[in-house]
Amino acid sequence: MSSSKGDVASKTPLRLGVAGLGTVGAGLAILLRDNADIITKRAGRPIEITAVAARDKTRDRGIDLSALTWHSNAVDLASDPNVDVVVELIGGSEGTARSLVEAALKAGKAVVTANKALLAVHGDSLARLSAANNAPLLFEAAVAGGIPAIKTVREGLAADRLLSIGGILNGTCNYILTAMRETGRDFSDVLAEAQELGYAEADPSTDVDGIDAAHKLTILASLAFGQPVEFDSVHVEGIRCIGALDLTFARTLGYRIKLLGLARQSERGVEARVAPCLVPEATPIAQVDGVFNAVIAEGTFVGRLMVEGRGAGAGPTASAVAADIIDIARGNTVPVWGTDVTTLKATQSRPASEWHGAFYLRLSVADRAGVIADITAILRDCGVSLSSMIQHPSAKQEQNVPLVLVTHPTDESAMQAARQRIAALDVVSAEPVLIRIENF
Ligand SMILES: NC(=O)C1=CN([C@@H]2O[C@H](COP(=O)(O)OP(=O)(O)OC[C@H]3O[C@@H](n4cnc5c(N)ncnc54)[C@H](O)[C@@H]3O)[C@@H](O)[C@H]2O)C=CC1
Ligand SMILES: N[C@@H](CC=O)C(=O)O
Ligand code: NA
Repeated sequence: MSSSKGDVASKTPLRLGVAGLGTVGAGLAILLRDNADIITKRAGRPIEITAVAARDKTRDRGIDLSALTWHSNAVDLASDPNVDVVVELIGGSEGTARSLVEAALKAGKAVVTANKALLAVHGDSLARLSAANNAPLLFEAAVAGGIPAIKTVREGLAADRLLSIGGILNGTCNYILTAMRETGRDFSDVLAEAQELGYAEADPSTDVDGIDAAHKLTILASLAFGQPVEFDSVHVEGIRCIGALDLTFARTLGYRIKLLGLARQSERGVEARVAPCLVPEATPIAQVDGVFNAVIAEGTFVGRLMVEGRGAGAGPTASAVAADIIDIARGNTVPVWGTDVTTLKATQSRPASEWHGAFYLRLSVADRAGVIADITAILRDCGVSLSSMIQHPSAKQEQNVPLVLVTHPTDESAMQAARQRIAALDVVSAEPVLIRIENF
């Protein structure tokens, strides 16, 4: 006989200890309250927060949590006898977040976290700790916020051999690039708005310098290729170099600019890279705007697939955290990287300099005779073939004009050599902006 709603509601609750009551922590408390009926039904028992650790007890979080047990040291949640599951929502790869997660796993408690930095940097040792103590470690919210990205790769694609994984992995950067393109607003102005909306990390340079996307790519690649990928092996570029001019030129050329994370596997190892890219305007990934993320995977049997949704913010992220908690209540857990830890071995990484593709190069050059000849001579010497060129005298700044070159597919090493020699010309007045073109 199936249980009625009344039966499950009277079962022993699964008790949570939540560390960090910021955007995601407060969002989780509100979601657990507002959706308590469906969550209880789906989890088969009530889920309730019994203890918390946060810095400010008096802050208005949109929900009254004053009656709960408050720990001044978050690590104490790991030994609190009234806590079954530790939920870590502080952030950062070191300090309290790491100590708490390690202490909870050692105590045999299940852990749910949204912390991509922690998983990207210490994923291997945490997987071993989780296995040794038979304590599940779930982290759906760590990649692409509300998109079930981890589940898609680890469970949905468990049977396939994945060749590549990646996508738009940072909501803050996508929000900034979209707003700059649509409204012409300033970078710093839009970043402040993303911070207010709760999208950005505590230190937003983690977002705009590509590090957060690299954390997420490391996690996705580790899941996709079944072994932990070294975070330090990921090539990382952020979006600070992208100016309003690039967004305009990209549009003229039929592209949009997106911060992409991409990891590919070959016999020679895994190549993982985060960088702004031009993507053709008509492709699905070019249409993913604002705070939305998209994860793209390609497997030998499944082919290519893309999942899209909100990548940041209280609601979407809390939804992913709560889904992990329901999985724990259901007893539905899997090893951290989807395979037994005894099968894990270090991944060989391939340098990003082996990339091959087309490039966009924006220069600021003196408006005088012979400049283009000097530049094209360097490209010829480096074996880089030009596909098109745009010069915009109307965008003239003092004595300089922007000049955009688009190349045919070429080796990254050849393009980087050309860029360096062009940058050294005295007619080139600012650091060239070099953006890869990805054809999805
Ligand atoms: N905000 C978002 O959209 C998303 C965030 N995440 C991740 O979720 C985690 C939390 O992020 P947010 O809620 O946005 O950050 P937040 O900065 O809004 O909240 C973190 C909270 O932890 C508190 N805290 C710091 N040190 C503490 C300590 N030692 N003990 C107790 N509390 C402490 C802070 O006072 C703050 O209220 C991070 O790992 C972040 O990367 C993941 C996906 C999306
Ligand atoms: N700062 C992150 C939050 C979610 O992971 C982002 O902007 O994507
Ligand atoms: Na997710």
